[in-house]
Amino acid sequence: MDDVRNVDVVVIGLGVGGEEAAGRLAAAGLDVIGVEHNLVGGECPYWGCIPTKMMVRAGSALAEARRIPGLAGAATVEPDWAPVARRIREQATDDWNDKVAVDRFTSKGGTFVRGRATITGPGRVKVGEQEYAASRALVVATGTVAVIPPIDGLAGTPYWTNREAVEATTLPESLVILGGGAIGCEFAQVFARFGVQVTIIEGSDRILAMEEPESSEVAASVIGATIRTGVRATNVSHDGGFTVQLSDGSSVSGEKLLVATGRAARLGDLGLDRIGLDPTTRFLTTDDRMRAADRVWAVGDVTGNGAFTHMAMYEADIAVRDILGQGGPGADYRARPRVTFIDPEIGAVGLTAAQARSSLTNVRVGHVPLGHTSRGFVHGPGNEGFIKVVADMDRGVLVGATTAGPAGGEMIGALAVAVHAEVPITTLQSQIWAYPTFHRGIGDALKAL
Ligand SMILES: Cc1cc2nc3c(=O)[nH]c(=O)nc-3n(C[C@H](O)[C@H](O)[C@H](O)COP(=O)(O)OP(=O)(O)OC[C@H]3O[C@@H](n4cnc5c(N)ncnc54)[C@H](O)[C@@H]3O)c2cc1C
Ligand SMILES: NC(=O)c1ccc[n+]([C@@H]2O[C@H](COP(=O)([O-])OP(=O)(O)OC[C@H]3O[C@@H](n4cnc5c(N)ncnc54)[C@H](O)[C@@H]3O)[C@@H](O)[C@H]2O)c1
Repeated sequence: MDDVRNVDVVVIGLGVGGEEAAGRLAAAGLDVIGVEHNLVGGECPYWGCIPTKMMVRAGSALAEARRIPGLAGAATVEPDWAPVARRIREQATDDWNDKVAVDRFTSKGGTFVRGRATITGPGRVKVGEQEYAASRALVVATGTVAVIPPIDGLAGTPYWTNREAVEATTLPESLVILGGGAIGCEFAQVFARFGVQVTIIEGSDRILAMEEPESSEVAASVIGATIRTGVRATNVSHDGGFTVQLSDGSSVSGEKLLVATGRAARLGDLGLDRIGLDPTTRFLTTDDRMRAADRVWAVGDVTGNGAFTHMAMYEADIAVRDILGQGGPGADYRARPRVTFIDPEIGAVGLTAAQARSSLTNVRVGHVPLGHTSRGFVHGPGNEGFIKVVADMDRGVLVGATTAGPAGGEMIGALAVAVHAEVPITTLQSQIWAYPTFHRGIGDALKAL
C-alpha cells in the first residue's frame, strides 16, 4: 500500500452536494480530495432532474400541440422518442461522460480520485490501495439509490429504475410503474404522452401522497395513466413482459416495469462505525451546520432533509461556510420548496394543511381553483390547478402553500419568500398582483383565508 496522503479535506461522493462542497473548498485554497466511483455530478444531471425535465419538456410540447383544436385550428401530432433520447444523450449527459465535470473540479485546484471510498477511521478514507488522512474535514455526500422492494419474483428480472428509463432509446408499448411519488408520476405522464399504456401501482390511498390531497386529485386527472391506489404488488413474474400480482387478487401486465418506490441513502458499506456512527442508520443526522460527527459533515440526500438538488446545494453551502469558519445562517427547513414536474406543475413549500394542523392550533386555509381566476379562464385547455395557502393565524404568517398550474413551479417562488421571510399575512393581502397573471390567484387564495 502507498503511504497515507495527508490533505485538508476528503469529500466522498461528487454528486450535486459533494461537487459543490469540494469545488468551493478547493477554490478557497484547501487541499481537497474529491472521490467519485461513478460520474461526477451524480444523479441529477445523468439520470435525474435534467434528463427527466427534458422528457417533461418534450411531453408538454406534445400536450400543448394537442390543445390546438378548439384554440387555434388543427395540428397533427406524431410523437417520436428519438429526438428526446438524442437530446438526453448529446446535450444533457455527454453520452454519460463526466469529463467536463471532472475538469470543472480540478480547474478549481481539487484532486479527483475515481473509485469507491470507505472510511477507515476519524478523518481517514481509503480508495483502492491509497489511504487519505483529512486534517480538517470529511464530507459525506454519497446520495441515494432506488429502493427495490422485497417483492417475490422481482429480483433478477430486467426491471427499470430511473436510470434505465432515462437511458431508453425506444419506448415500450406498455409500462407498469411501481410507486406513485414524484418519480413515478413524472415518468408516467411523459411516457403516456408518447403513446405508452401506463399503469401506476401505488400502495397508499393516493398518488403524490406527501402533498396536499388536491395535488393528488389534479395529478390523477392529468397524468393519462391507469392508476391503482391502495394496492401493493405481491409477486412479479417476467416472461418477455411483466405480470404483477396485486394484493387485491388482481394483476396487471406491461412490457416493462419501472420501480419508483423511493430512495435509500448509500451509507451501508461506507464504514460509518469507524467514526462512531451507526452503520445501519437510514440517514445521517446533523446539527444546523451539517455536522454529523467531530470533523464530519454530511450534505444532500444522505441527510434525509429532502431529496432535492436545491437541498443538496443549500446544505453544501452551509457545510462549506462552517468548514471555512465563515459563519452565516445555519440550516432552516421551514420554507423547503419542491416542484413535481407534471403538467400542470405542482409547486409546494413548507407544511401541508394536515401537517400544519398536527403541530399548530390555529390553522386556516385559503384555496382557489385556477380555473376561477381570470388567467385560468383565459388559458382554457390545460388550466387545471389551484392555489392553496396554509396560515398559522396565531402568528399571522403563512407556513405552507401549494401552487398547481401551468406555471406552478414558478408561482411557488412568491409563496416561498412569504414562508421564508415570515411576511405578515396582512402585508401579503395588501400587495398588488399583476393582472391577469396566474400568480394573481395568490391574492384570491389569501382573501379566502
Ligand atoms: C428521476 C429523478 C428525478 C429527479 N428530479 C429532480 C428535480 O427535478 N429537482 C430536484 O431538485 N431534484 C430531483 N431529483 C433529486 C436529485 O437528483 C437529488 O436530490 C440529488 O442528485 C442529490 O444530490 P446528492 O449529491 O445528495 O446525491 P447524488 O446526486 O446521488 O450523488 C452522490 C454521489 O456519490 C457517489 N458515491 C456514493 N457512494 C460513494 C462512495 N462510497 N465512494 C465514492 N463515491 C460514492 C455516487 O456515485 C453519486 O455520484 C431527482 C431524482 C431522480 C432519481
Ligand atoms: N421534481 C422533483 O423535484 C423530483 C422528481 C423526482 C424525484 N425527486 C426526489 O426523489 C425522491 C424519490 O422519488 P420517488 O418517487 O421514488 O419516491 P417517493 O417516496 O416520493 O414515492 C414513492 C411512492 O412509492 C410508494 N410505494 C412504496 N413501496 C411500494 C410498493 N411496494 N408498492 C406500491 N407502492 C409503493 C410509496 O407509497 C410512495 O408513494 C422524491 O421524494 C424527491 O425527493 C424529486
